[in-house]
Amino acid sequence: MREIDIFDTTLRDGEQQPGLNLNLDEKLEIAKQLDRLGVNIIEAGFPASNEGDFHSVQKIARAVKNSTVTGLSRVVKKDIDTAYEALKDTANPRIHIFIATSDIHIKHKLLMTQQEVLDAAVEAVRYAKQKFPVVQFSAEDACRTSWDFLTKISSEVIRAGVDVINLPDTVGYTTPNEIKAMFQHMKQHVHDVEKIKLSAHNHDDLGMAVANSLAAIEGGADQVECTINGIGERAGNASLEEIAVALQIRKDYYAANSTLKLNELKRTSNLVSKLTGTIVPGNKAIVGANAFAHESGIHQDGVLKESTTYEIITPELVGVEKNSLPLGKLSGKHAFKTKITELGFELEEDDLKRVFKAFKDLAHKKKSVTDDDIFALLTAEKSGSQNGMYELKSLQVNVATQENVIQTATVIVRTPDGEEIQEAATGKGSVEAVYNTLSRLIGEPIQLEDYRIQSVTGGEDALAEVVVHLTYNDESSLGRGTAHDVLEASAFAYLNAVNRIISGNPTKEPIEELV
Ligand SMILES: CC(=O)SCCNC(=O)CCNC(=O)[C@H](O)C(C)(C)COP(=O)(O)OP(=O)(O)OC[C@H]1O[C@@H](n2cnc3c(N)ncnc32)[C@H](O)[C@@H]1OP(=O)(O)O
Ligand SMILES: CC(C)C(=O)C(=O)O
Ligand SMILES: [Mg+2]
Repeated sequence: MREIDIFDTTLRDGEQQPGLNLNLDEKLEIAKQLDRLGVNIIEAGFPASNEGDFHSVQKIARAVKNSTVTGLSRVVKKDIDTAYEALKDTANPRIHIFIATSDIHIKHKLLMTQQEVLDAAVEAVRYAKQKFPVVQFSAEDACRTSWDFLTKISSEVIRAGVDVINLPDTVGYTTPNEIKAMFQHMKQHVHDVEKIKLSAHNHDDLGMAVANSLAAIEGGADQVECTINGIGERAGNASLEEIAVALQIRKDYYAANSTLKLNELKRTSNLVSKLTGTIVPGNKAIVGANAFAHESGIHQDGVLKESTTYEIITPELVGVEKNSLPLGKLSGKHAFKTKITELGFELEEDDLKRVFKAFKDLAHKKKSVTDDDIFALLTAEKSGSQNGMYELKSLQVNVATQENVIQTATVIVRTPDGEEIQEAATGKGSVEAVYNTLSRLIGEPIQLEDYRIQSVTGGEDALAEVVVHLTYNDESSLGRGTAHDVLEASAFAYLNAVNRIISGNPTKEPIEELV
């Protein structure tokens, strides 16, 4: 099994993400976490680029215990000297020197010739080697560089003493087959290539950064450069967590692995997301909120029976506590039953069917059904609002917003005799209109003593829970109703209280205990 070095560049290339700006303390916090994660190399910044980078690289170099710390440098003596000042206090310093090698960059950006680029690279490596035990050279835009020139410059910098050669896909242009072939070519044709390590550094412009990194490993790369959550310039860099977990899960295929503590991945991702203000999409592999969530019934059933049916990665492997089976409109009875058992309820088969139907109705109206929603449905079921002698069949309310305009409610209920009756009444407010109509339908004086409402969960699609206290036939009771709609919940609560009295089972707890 080959051991692949993980070179993290979250603090250098990651920080090149437009709009991203980490302060010194934040960089230090991330560096310590990267050290804990066990990355082999931390690229802490570009010391010559500005004073802030110099100080943060220096501080990180002094603080980090296990990882190698490196800093970026152009093929310029001043850059190399500055990098040395920043890195000299770390146990195992490395300098990372780069210059572009593609014709496009040489001609249009550097305004140099190939020979000048070659000479500058060799001279810089030679100079750096006098100061640093490990020198890495990057041929920027390697994947758009002719293989002949890439082979030539690589052989020359090896002769000058380089230890690691990085072949970046700077603009995210290459494909897995191409990059694999490029690494194989370099392994075969670069002089003394066996004395050094080859590295891959891929960008995600065409969404292939991770696939290209893995293909480079297949082609012979010994090191991959990547960032946490894939942050970085433009579309970002290859995502560290995706590469590391792909190697672990498919080590049978790659015959290679990293030495990272994978169970630190989730924490590292959270920290970088928080400190950089870059939100991780829910569907992001490994660290997205949905990476271990199963919502559709067939998947939930499979996972409940045997998690490997739909999970190739255990959540614990990457530091996620456990998988989740969120309930939604596509969920099935197996997962629903598991959830209600978790919530401490036991239901007979008939009751289960009825509550499951109520849950499905709710799930079609609400984006996500939370544990609190399920609890509310179950406690509504227990409180008998659906089993009562009066049952709400339909409710329609005309609401007007102008002052002095009364509201009208039209209600159909099924009576204890099984008859469906309809009535309409008005009120100063819509709840009062509903209650006046219900009172007429039931046909007895009913006194509303108290009315409370709260939302079960947050958000605009939250369930409403209404608790009422009313007196009917000289008996008083509390009643509770839960529904997506406030007026429907109000009607349920009212009928629930009446039903409790009719069935000789009034509830007299203080209303606060029910709210
Ligand atoms: C692929 C990558 O990610 S490379 C790293 C990119 N990161 C950054 O650029 C962030 C930090 N950069 C900076 O702070 C600044 O660009 C600095 C301090 C490095 C340079 O700033 P300035 O002197 O103002 O130059 P500016 O950025 O406008 O232009 C870059 C210059 O460096 C030259 N250059 C580019 N790469 C290299 C290199 N590897 N070695 C030597 N010179 C280089 C360019 O040709 C240009 O030279 P010119 O001024 O003679 O035309
Ligand atoms: C400096 C180099 C390694 C780089 O970031 C790139 O080419 O993308
Ligand atoms: Mg880059």
